[in-house]
Amino acid sequence: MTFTLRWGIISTGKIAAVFVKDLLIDPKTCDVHDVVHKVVAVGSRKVETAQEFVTANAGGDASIKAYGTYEEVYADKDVDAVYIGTPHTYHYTNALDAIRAKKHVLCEKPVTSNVAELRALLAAAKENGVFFMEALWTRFQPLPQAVLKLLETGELGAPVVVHADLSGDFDIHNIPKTHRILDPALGGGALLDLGPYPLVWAIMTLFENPRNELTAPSNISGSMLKTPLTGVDANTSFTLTFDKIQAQAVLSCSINLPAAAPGVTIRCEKGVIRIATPIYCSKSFKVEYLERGKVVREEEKKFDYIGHGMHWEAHEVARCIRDGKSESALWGHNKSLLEMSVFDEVRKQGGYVFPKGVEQVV
Ligand SMILES: NC(=O)C1=CN([C@@H]2O[C@H](COP(=O)(O)OP(=O)(O)OC[C@H]3O[C@@H](n4cnc5c(N)ncnc54)[C@H](OP(=O)(O)O)[C@@H]3O)[C@@H](O)[C@H]2O)C=CC1
Ligand SMILES: O=C1OC[C@@H](O)[C@H](O)[C@H]1O
Repeated sequence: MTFTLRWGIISTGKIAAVFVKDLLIDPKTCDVHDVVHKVVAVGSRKVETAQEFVTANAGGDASIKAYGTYEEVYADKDVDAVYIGTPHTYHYTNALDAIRAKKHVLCEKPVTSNVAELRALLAAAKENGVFFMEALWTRFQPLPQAVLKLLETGELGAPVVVHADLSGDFDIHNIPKTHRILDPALGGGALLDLGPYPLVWAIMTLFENPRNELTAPSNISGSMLKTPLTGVDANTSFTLTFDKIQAQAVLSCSINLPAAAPGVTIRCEKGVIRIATPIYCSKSFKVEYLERGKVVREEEKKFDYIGHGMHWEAHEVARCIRDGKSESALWGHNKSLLEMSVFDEVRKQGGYVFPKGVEQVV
């Protein structure tokens, strides 16, 4: 039996368009036969924008309802799950509204502005009996699964240091200060927008390492370089120390530089894995096998699929909802909580305070 998940889409921005296009790809192209997706409603702050979005991204499918408010999507009885693609600082309110309407929720990264907001959302999701997941799409793609499998074999020994960077040149001197990447009221800056990706690699390889037994990092250390343009962090570096497994992650993100290459380097006792950019949906990695510090063998693995790569997370959402789960085993609430706690701590050390009124729960 194939399970159909009926989606309502909140907002019509860049990533919502990518997500919808991925939803509409026939899952069979990725050898997925147990779930399919249907977009039934799109909500925007303007009905014309919602209609234009359906025309541009869903071939003008007349069965998709275009709404001029988000509330109409939450209230639509045909919608099972809501995808939230608004700027970071709106995630909490949008997700809470959807949850209170008893809709399952997939919410873009970073899931909230701070960990207190996330805790409140998780309590609401529990109270209303709905599934909730942060859209950390990288966790569900084939390449990270293969890297984790390789680490599990033990062939490379234990991971000791993980370096990961995600940067992007947003041309910050020439974009409006109200752009979401620069505006502190929208949670602008490198950490919240790009930081989830170096962090997800640290979480996958170290936090999830079976020997770590899901132990939180023993130390989090962060430093921020803020742009005088608006005061948000243009460059942030942060390290996580995992005492229990004697390993560290050295992470960075910037909004005024291209991404570092390779994007992720996983340095293990007996080898090194280098993940090609972009680290959020990488398509290849190289492995060097070492003996007494010397490279004795090298190999490269390549991956390909139709679509941008967001369909893997959508399949996970569909399966979890079909099976009556409240969270995903791969990117569960504990990992989003860890992520937001790390970001809170790095912002604290970096002196990045959101303008008054941005954080709905503190
Ligand atoms: N997973 C991924 O790869 C990516 C995830 N993201 C995440 O998705 C979110 C959105 O990013 P992106 O799509 O680039 O952003 P955009 O600015 O392109 O889109 C955001 C949309 O949110 C709605 N919106 C509601 N309130 C506001 C407001 N006050 N200001 C601006 N827009 C508002 C608008 O839709 P409408 O007018 O229809 O209401 C707008 O189009 C971010 O949290 C980001 O971190 C972003 C890029 C990639
Ligand atoms: O999630 C993201 O990944 C790609 C980036 O360009 C984007 O700004 C970010 O939100």
